[in-house]
Order: sequence, then C-alpha cells, then structure tokens
Amino acid sequence: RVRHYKWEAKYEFKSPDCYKKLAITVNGKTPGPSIVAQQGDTIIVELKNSLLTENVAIHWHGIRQIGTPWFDGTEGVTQCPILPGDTFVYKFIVDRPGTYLYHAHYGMQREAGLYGSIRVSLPEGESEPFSYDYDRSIILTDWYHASTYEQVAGLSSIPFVWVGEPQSILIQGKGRFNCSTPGIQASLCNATNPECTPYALTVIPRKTYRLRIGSLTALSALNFEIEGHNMTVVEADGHYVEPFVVKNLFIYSGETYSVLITADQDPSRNYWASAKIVSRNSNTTNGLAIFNYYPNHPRRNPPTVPAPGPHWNDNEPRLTQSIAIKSRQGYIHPPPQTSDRVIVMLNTQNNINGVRRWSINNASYNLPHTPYLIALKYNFTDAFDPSPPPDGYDFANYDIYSVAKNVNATTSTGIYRNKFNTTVDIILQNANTMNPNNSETHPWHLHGHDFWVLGYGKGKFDKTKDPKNFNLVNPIMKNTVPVHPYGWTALRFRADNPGVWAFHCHIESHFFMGMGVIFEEGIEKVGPLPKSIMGCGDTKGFHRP
Ligand SMILES: O=C1O[C@H]([C@@H](O)CO)C(O)=C1O
Repeated sequence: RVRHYKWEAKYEFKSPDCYKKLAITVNGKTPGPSIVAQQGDTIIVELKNSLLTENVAIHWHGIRQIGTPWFDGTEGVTQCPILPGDTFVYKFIVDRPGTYLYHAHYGMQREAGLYGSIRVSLPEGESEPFSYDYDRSIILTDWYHASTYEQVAGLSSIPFVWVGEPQSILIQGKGRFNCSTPGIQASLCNATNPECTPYALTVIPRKTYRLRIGSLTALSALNFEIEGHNMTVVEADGHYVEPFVVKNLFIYSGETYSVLITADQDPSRNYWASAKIVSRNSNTTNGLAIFNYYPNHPRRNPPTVPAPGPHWNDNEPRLTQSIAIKSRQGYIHPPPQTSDRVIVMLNTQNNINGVRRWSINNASYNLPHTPYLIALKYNFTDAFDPSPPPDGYDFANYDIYSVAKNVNATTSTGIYRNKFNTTVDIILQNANTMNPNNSETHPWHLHGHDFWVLGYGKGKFDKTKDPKNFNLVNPIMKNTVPVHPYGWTALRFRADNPGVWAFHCHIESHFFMGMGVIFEEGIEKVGPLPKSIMGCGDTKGFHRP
C-alpha cells in the first residue's frame, strides 16, 4: 500500500508550555501528523517548505532506507537542503514493524518543533508476541524559549554561550512554564491558554495499553513514570525486548520504547505521568501529563503530589536498565561472532581556535556543503577531506577521569569507509568534559542501520579483557544507544546498506558542536540518484539523468 502525505512546514507562534514562541509546525501542528502504516508500505511525503527564510530537511529516524539512501533526509550527508518555497518528495518503504520517529535534520530545527511519530504495524494476520487492548504514542521533548538562531550564535561564538537547561519538558507537545517567573512578560505567558493544557492519556479501567514512548529532546536525558503503575518494556527501537518490569523508564534522545501498562489502580481518580531530567543538574520543572481513568474528567488533577523521580546524579539505575535490555526469546537476530574492524571513539570536549567543540578521537566534525552521497557517487574529489578520522586514541596515556591536558582539537569532514558486507565494532568511550569531575551522557544514533548492543562498562574500555564479556547470545538491536558518564558502550553492525550514513550524538547542540562521524559502504552499489537531492555546493547545475 502507498500512504501519501502532503505536509507544509511553517513557523507559527505557539504556546506549548504557555509561553508564546515561534515554533516550526507541520500542517499547523507540533508534534506534526503521525505516520501510521503497515510493514511493507510505501510512504510518500510531499514536503513544502513554507519557512520563508530557512531551509529544511526531514530525517526518518529508525527507517533504514534500504535502496533509497538519498531519502534519509540528512542535510549535507544525503541531500541538499530544501529551499524556502520548494516542495521535496520523500519516498521510502517501511520494511519493519515498530516505533519510529521523524524530525528535522537541518541545523537545530528539530528542537523548534519539527518532529512526529511513525508507527508501523504488522501485516494483516500476523501478531505481536504480547497482547494489549489499545495502542498509543507519545513523544517527550524539552523546550527552549530562545530561538535556534540565538542558540547557534552562542554555541559558535567566543566567549562560548551554552544553551543551558530547557525552560520546560513537553509530553506530546504540552508542558507548563511558570508564568509568574520573575522577568517574564505577562503578554507572552498565559497560564490559562488551552494550548498548554496538560496532555491527557485516557484509559479504560482494567484495559492494557501499549504505550509507545519516543524521546526527541534537544539535550535532556529523561526518566518517565506513571504514578502507581508499573510498565513492562516490550520493544526498543523497533525490536522486541525480553520483557522486564520498571517503575521508572530512562529514555534518551532518539530512543523509542513500547511499554505495556494495565489500568489496574483506583478508577475513581486520575494519576500523574511525569518526565524528569536526569544526568544533568537541572532545575527545569518535571513535565507532567494526566493518566486519565475514564470517566473522570481529563483535566481533573490527581489528588496526589507527582512522583519526584530518581536523583539526577544516580547513574547506577540507568546503567542497570541499559544492561537489562535484551532481545526477546524467539526473536533474536544473532550477531556475527567476530568483527572485521574495531573503531574506538573517544568522546571529548575541546577548543578549536577558542570555540568550544566536541570531538571524536580529537577530530571535531563539520558538515560540508556538498552531500557526501552525491560527491562520492560522482567523484567530486574536493567536497570533503578524503583522509579518514582516527580509529582510536592514545589508550596508554589518556586519562578519561580528568580534564584533558591538551584540550585543543582539529576539525574534520573525513569519513570512515567500510568495506561492503563487513562487520564493524564501535566502542564509544566517554571521558571527562572540560569541567573537572564532569562526564555527560551522550545518546548516539546510527542512520541506515540497526546495531547490536554488545555491552556497557565503567571506566576505560580494555581491548583485551572487555570483549570477552560481550553479549553475543541475545543482544538487543537498536539505532540509538547511550554512553554513560565515564563509561563505554560497545556496538556491532553489518556494513550492508549501500549509502552514506551519519553516526552522531543525538543532543542537538552536541552534533552542532562537532559530535559526529560519517560512514560509507557500498557506494558503487547505490543506484542513480534523484535530481531532487542536488543543487547545492559542487552539485549546483549538476544533473545526471
Ligand atoms: O556542550 C556542553 O557545554 C556545556 C558546558 O560543558 C560548558 O561549560 C555543557 O554542559 C555541555 O553539554
């Protein structure tokens, strides 16, 4: 089946947390329309850029784009930006069931509101290995009152101006900023604006809900919980999880989970659902939604105080959850038992000519102006630096627990080129930032693939010892995974999807500050590129049939 969508992206004044701000909407909404499809369907999105003075591109997060690498929507990597006034047509197949996302992949537009959910169901007659009565989706985000222009200018200036903590947390596009905060202009903030009525998830007593939860925060790692209700985790990033029960679900930007929740509590009242920032010492108030037992009024506040959530600095339960996520029995895709290449990626904060950046093995990433996919296919040799970034760092001498002795780094547009059909291991190694006693959480997202999550560890990855403990039996496959503070995360993927694919920290400002790399495989197998992705950089006026 073909599912055809006509979308228009636009700036509009919105008050998702009661504070009036310019937001990017799709067909007037943020979150935008949901894509609801069945495995094997073809999705066509005709996207009109009505942002007037800004380019755009949309990434289909978790969709591998097998055979259509040019529709991955990653500006600078797989396509030229879509100019104001232009209409671009994305066309791709959703080849697997599961919970996915879409969002802008140009500058920092995602956090301005251009995002939504993709739900792919099984073909008729097939069923999931778990049962539920109803299926619902929510997306968690964090929300800033400053524009992306102000933020980008701050992040690239000397002295560096950090974006800081968000003003609020949104649950399915709704949050609540305290309009009585000193310095807030009354005309801009209206606590009774219906646009900031908390999101209500209405449930029928005793029914079981599959709640698909995605996070597209700009910065924040979150803990999600529903007062008084346990959640059984059954899916992660489109893969079935060996079920486990949690009270608190930790979720990082770019991840999706399905949880089963039974409405088995006192049906005479409502309950709070809350999202709290963890891993950063934030004073942003928790995002709140109402878990509404029918027939109570969806705006009736629960009689209780919302759960305070776990302590921001307690990393242990977060690591425990990461380790608990295994592939479901009967649905295991066994990983290759060995790999052809190991790339260790040291994540550090650096300076380049006095500008604060993030680097991988001391190389900080800059997006070039000619998309790699086109440059490689047609041999534009000066579109990017052909020398690859390093495969590792100075293992013997680098102290991951202290501020680096030399915090300077170089910039890079280089890419890692992998031989087609080989197996690649990535070890993400976290370290101290430029502030003493500080290491952050980074959710890494790989385009075009799912990877096996082979393990997590504390401290410095040991190349001889740690691989012996890799989970080669039932690792989960994901497209986004956290690397915890002062820890490492090991991934394995097959370089079997011809194209050029970004791999980057899903924190909006961190990718902007250089925290990413590019992979290529099988470029010679990529079919003729559509003209519509061209027109920028060296591809100006270049049209191959
Ligand atoms: O990139 C970042 O910069 C700030 C801080 O390190 C600046 O001092 C921060 O918390 C980040 O995640």
